[in-house]
Amino acid sequence: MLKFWYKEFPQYPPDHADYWRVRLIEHTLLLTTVYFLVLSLINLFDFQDIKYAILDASGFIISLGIYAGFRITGHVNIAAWALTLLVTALLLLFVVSAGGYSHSLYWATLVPPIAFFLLGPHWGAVISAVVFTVCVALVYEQVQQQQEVTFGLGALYNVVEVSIAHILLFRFYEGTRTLAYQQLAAQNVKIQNLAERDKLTGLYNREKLDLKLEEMLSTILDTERAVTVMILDIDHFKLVNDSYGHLVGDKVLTGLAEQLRKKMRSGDLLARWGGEEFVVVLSNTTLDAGILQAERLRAFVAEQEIEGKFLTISLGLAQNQLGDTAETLLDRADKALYQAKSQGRNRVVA
Ligand SMILES: Nc1nc2c(ncn2[C@@H]2O[C@H](COP(=O)(O)OP(=O)(O)OP(=O)(O)O)[C@@H](O)[C@H]2O)c(=O)[nH]1
Repeated sequence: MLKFWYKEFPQYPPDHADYWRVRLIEHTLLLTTVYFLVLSLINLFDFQDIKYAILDASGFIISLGIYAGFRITGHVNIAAWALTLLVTALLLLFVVSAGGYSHSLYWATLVPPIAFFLLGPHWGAVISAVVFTVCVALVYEQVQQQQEVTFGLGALYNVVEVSIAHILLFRFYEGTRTLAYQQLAAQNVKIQNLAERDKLTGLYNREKLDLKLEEMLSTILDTERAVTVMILDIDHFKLVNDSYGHLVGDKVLTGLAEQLRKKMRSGDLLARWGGEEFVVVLSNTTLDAGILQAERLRAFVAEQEIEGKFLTISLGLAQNQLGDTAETLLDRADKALYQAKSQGRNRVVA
């Protein structure tokens, strides 16, 4: 039943500005429809009050009408206005005809949440101010009349019914707010990943690597703390693409990225620098220690079967010097890589 009531509108996908307002309209309409029906039955059978029973029955019918119209047209603004005006008009009618007695004024407190949630801060404030002005006028009249007030069962019903409506409204509103926030947070993570991760391997991309390396270098004020970068490049990778196709080439790149990830220490950075080139930033590592690690990595990769193939890699290393930027450091490592390639590949040059 609830699933049927909450219709998904393709024109309002989850990232649409009105997605949650649509939910709010459907929810409030469900609330008003059920409420007006129940109230008209209570007034008819419990209080035998035809006048209020008819008032609530018309609220029930109009709520259903707005809901049907909204389902067919999907027009958010019209539905939000129609619903707010319906609730406001009927509540005012009830409060005024009850003269503000028997805690009927309590019903007016339902107007602000509905008007603010559905119409926003401007119209929410205007409509609430109108309704509360009427309430103040009614109380003023009561004060003038100085009548003795007696409370019947109706007063109790008024307080209980309004309290339940408030809990249901705010419970739903807080639920949508939390969901909307979670949705936004998930989208932010997605966007951040798109901005800083390589799509194929999931490793940091070149831009993120530059930023991180720059950050790392800027915190090193003397050369005591060493940072060594290595650029590694798959040997004859073009042959893989040419012989087995680009898709297999992609799988090899992903497979190699996976193997490299396994070998990283915490604090090291791993990024895809370009086509078949990867960069590893070794924090707190001198060039000599870096060469040892690079040799281990080279031997390790040569032993791995990736997509049914054995590959070799060439590595170029450089250690930071005073005044280095990410660009100058990577440039020295790249030159070393070039030498490793020209000296026959499958080797480490620093
Ligand atoms: N499958 C795949 N191939 C890529 C990607 N990016 C770059 N390449 C390929 O990587 C290959 C790089 O070729 P080269 O620069 O000649 O290098 P190489 O064949 O590895 O030779 P050396 O580096 O000199 O040993 C080219 O065939 C590119 O098309 C990618 O994302 N996926």
